[in-house]
Amino acid sequence: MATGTSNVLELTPQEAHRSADLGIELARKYASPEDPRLLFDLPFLAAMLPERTRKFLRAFALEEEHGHCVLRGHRIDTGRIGPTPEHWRARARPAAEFPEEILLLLYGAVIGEPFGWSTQQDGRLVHDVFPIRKHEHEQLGTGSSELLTWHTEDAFHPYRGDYLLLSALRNPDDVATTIGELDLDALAPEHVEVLFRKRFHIAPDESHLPKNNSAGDHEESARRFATIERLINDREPVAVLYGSRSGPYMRLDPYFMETPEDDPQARAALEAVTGVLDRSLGEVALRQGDVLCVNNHLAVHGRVPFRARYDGTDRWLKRVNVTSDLRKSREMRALAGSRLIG
Ligand SMILES: NC(=[NH2+])NCCC[C@H](N)C(=O)O
Ligand SMILES: O=C(O)CCC(=O)C(=O)O
Ligand SMILES: [Fe+2]
Repeated sequence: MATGTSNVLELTPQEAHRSADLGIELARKYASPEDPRLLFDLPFLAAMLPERTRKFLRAFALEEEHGHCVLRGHRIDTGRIGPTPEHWRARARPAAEFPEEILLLLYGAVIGEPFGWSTQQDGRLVHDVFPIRKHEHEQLGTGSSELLTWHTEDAFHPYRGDYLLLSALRNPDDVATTIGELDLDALAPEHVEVLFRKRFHIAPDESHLPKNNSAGDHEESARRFATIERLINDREPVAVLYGSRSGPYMRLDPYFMETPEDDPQARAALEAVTGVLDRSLGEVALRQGDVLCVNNHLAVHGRVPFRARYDGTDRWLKRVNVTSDLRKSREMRALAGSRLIG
């Protein structure tokens, strides 16, 4: 991808067919998205993706010219995937949409390593994002009636993903995902200076709380959530901007952020960067068959409010977190080969 290249790749009908067939073929050979054989084989299997797809994703990851990109035109077999479920819990697995989940994992393997959280959706590697009735008013991907305020995915966590993949299985009302990227020139230098310092607190969002996961083994789940609780209680202040001074990375989720009472500069800087991102915020309404890839350092994202249907025709996305480096989270993974943090 040379400089100035578009961040949208429209699959040709042939590419779309090949990708869909690959997903279906692989879904027969593996047991689930967490099948250790599948995870081992991912990079070899990803080599079977259309060449343009692989090159587009790899350029997106390596060149960092864009904060997000979209691969458009995947074939979704609406009949096969069936109605949008009411909840991710207690569904038969592998699910009917296992081929689409595999495709998303393959994309993850082109740009890094897919991983999950033991504290999110019961440790699944591919998350469901559809409206859940009980979450209607919550600040969760599974909410609906409230604006999902923009955020860095899992901003509170030192081992948050480098990329976020979202695949639209359906989106009949064109409900938009919001995306914001930083215009550094719009920030005063003194604010930039403060934002590069560790003077900000970010609390875990609710998606990691026990109430939003199944009650499993008591001791085991207590241990896992204790880690999250530690992150709430012994909060280490963090920097909002990091990396290059001329093109910084960002880490923020203002809804869950605080600045120390005795640090008005930090508060002013956070307000300034929040305002700059608010003004930059754009909308991307994923169409059925779109896959969105967000660079979790360069872009923040959220979702506009919408009215859920709860009749099996609701908006339905699949979500995968991707890291460039599994090793950095080793202290929080049970085994070297485990892809679950927490
Ligand atoms: N500002 C926010 N609402 N942050 C939380 C984002 C939602 C969270 N990532 C989820 O999985 O549901
Ligand atoms: O629904 C969307 O478009 C985005 C959801 C999201 O940000 C999330 O689940 O973390
Ligand atoms: Fe998100």
